[in-house]
Amino acid sequence: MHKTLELLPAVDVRDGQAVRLVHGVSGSETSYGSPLEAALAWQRSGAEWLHLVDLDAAFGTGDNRALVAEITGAMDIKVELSGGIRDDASLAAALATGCTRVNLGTAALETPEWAARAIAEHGDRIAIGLDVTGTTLKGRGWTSEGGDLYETLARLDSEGCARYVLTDIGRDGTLTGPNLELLKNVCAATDRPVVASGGISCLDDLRALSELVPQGVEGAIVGKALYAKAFTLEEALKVVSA
Ligand SMILES: O=C(O)c1ccccc1NCC(=O)[C@H](O)[C@H](O)COP(=O)(O)O
Repeated sequence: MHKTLELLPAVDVRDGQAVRLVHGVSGSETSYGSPLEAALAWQRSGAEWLHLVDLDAAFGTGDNRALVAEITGAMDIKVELSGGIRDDASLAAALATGCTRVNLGTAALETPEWAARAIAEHGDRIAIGLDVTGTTLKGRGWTSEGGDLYETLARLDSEGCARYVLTDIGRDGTLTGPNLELLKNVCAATDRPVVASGGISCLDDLRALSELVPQGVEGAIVGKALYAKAFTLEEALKVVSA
């Protein structure tokens, strides 16, 4: 069957509010009100996935764990949870929300044995977030350096990682378009599906990403473009299903 690009509208939560950051920098946020309302709006618009990020947990400035669990519980669609999932307790709490999968980021860089165990135990419910500047990985809410992208990818492949979520930090929240070259290079380096994140600005970006589906791009996370009303989710879903 012809595969189409999956769309994951994003709800990033900071201090109980839906926000978008620029380059993932703490303090650069624009607020968009209730995250539950935002998530329900994406669901009503036909989303099949929600990408839900606890930014406080990612930055180590607290957490929105109860709210994230409430939002996940209120969804009839698939939910991908991200942000600050770094140990047994945070992983158990995230999985217990009933989400479809979780993204591990920092943990895959700083505690690789723990991340490998999580992959072995939970398989497809674990994705690894590869957040990069150039080809250098970043952890801890994108503030610490975490090694070379391609070396880490090879290690995670060998550990059985099911999928990657790839973010070019330089594009994130900037509406400057996804980094297609980076996506192509990563897809060439792994046979696992890759979800593109960061920078999507227009429907043509989604058309360009759809062309990379045969190479391994499985989905696209869309944040700022939806909040800035560059296009509607309905329009986006129509483009990717064409
Ligand atoms: O996902 C994380 O864990 C994370 C940690 C620290 C800063 C940002 C983080 N995620 C941001 C996102 O997932 C965005 O929602 C996504 O990249 C959408 O970007 P854009 O379409 O450019 O707004």
